[in-house]
Amino acid sequence: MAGWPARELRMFHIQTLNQIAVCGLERFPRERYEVASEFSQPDAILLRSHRLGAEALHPGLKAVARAGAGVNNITVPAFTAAGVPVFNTPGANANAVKELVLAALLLGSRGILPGIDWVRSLTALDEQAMHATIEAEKKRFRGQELTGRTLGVVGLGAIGSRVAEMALGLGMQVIGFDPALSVDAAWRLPHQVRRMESLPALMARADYVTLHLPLLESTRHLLGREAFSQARPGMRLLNFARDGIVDDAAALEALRAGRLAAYLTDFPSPALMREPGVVALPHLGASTGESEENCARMAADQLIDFLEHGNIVNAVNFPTLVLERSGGHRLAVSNRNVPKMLGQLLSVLADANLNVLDMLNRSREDIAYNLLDLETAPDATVLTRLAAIEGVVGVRRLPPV
Ligand SMILES: NC(=O)C1=CN([C@@H]2O[C@H](COP(=O)(O)OP(=O)(O)OC[C@H]3O[C@@H](n4cnc5c(N)ncnc54)[C@H](O)[C@@H]3O)[C@@H](O)[C@H]2O)C=CC1
Ligand SMILES: O=C(O)CCC(=O)C(=O)O
Repeated sequence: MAGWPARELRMFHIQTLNQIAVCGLERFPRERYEVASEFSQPDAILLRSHRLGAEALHPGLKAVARAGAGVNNITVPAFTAAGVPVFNTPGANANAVKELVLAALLLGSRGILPGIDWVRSLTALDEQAMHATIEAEKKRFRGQELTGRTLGVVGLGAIGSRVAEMALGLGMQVIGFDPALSVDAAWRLPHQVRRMESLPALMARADYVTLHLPLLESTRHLLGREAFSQARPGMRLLNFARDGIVDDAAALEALRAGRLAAYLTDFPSPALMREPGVVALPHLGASTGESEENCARMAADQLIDFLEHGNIVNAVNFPTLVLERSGGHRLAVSNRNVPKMLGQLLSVLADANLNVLDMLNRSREDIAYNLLDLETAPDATVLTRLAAIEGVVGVRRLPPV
């Protein structure tokens, strides 16, 4: 590591902002990483549902990783503008959510919760009286079966596709709506799932609707008055995606009008939590040991690969880019996605007589990212000249291999 500036050889500091499963934290080799919740200027931040905004930015921050799927707790555009990738762990908690959706389908179909409450209230009865009362009264808790009913899945990504597969296994008909379905997600989808061309088409056909899409500005209140007016009377709605996707006021109206028979949600709100027909859980979708461990491991591995090699997999704001290390000295440069950037970068390297052994450049929306493997080490002047190019938002010299 001769010639490598001491400042850049120091340990990487990883700041955790939520409780992260230990098996994930143990992925960071102790000789190169320190992990703690107290760093003020970390190299990377690892979090779950903690709200993270631009105040976390500082010149040394290189990455943010969400051990989970949703990133609506993070002000992603602020990090993008500063050249900081925000990673998530798609699929790592999908099975946990799928299993809770199964529970919600059953809770929304059978008199399980009111039945349990009622049985608990029968304290004054002896065994014979209890038996007689139960047999006389159980009709109050009669439900319906899932087999043969239609489940509408909104969002057919990692969770939606698993939920669809599970519902098919229960003998349900499955229809789905996803206007931005990726090719990979389409491959994962069971062929029996009928794709709907619009949300109204899905609402009009489904007995149960389950939401598995991100909260974005475009999906805020997607399930509002208009969507409920298109629903089959007596529909059951499951929201294990995010608060904000469902307009709670509209859901309340739909419940009271009988259009919605039940609303099962992972996101309680004061307006809805005591309403008959509402089953609200405290954001338990991903709360299993297995899921927390999967997410923590995946987030840690992605951070390590980025911090040590500059590779990007599963960033929500940067392109995917992986370049095998072929020895040499690696630079990672992020820039605004505008013309003539690559030429300017290469020209600085050429002026410094630096031979490029290998390189890769990818862009995504407003940002572009480059990995450049050089035959000899770039010095601090080269880094300064690259950083000074108009449009460059980040320059990093990576640790040697
Ligand atoms: N309750 C919980 O604890 C958890 C909740 N989640 C939530 O579930 C969401 C989905 O998670 P994954 O399936 O892992 O993500 P994913 O990225 O694999 O799938 C999301 C799908 O939603 C689709 N989509 C985007 N906009 C849409 C729209 N307007 N209408 C229909 N579909 C649309 C996308 O094209 C994508 O296929 C997360 O964003 C998160 O908010 C995820 C994990 C745990
Ligand atoms: O970390 C958690 O428990 C929340 C999981 C979640 O909501 C997500 O992954 O989007």
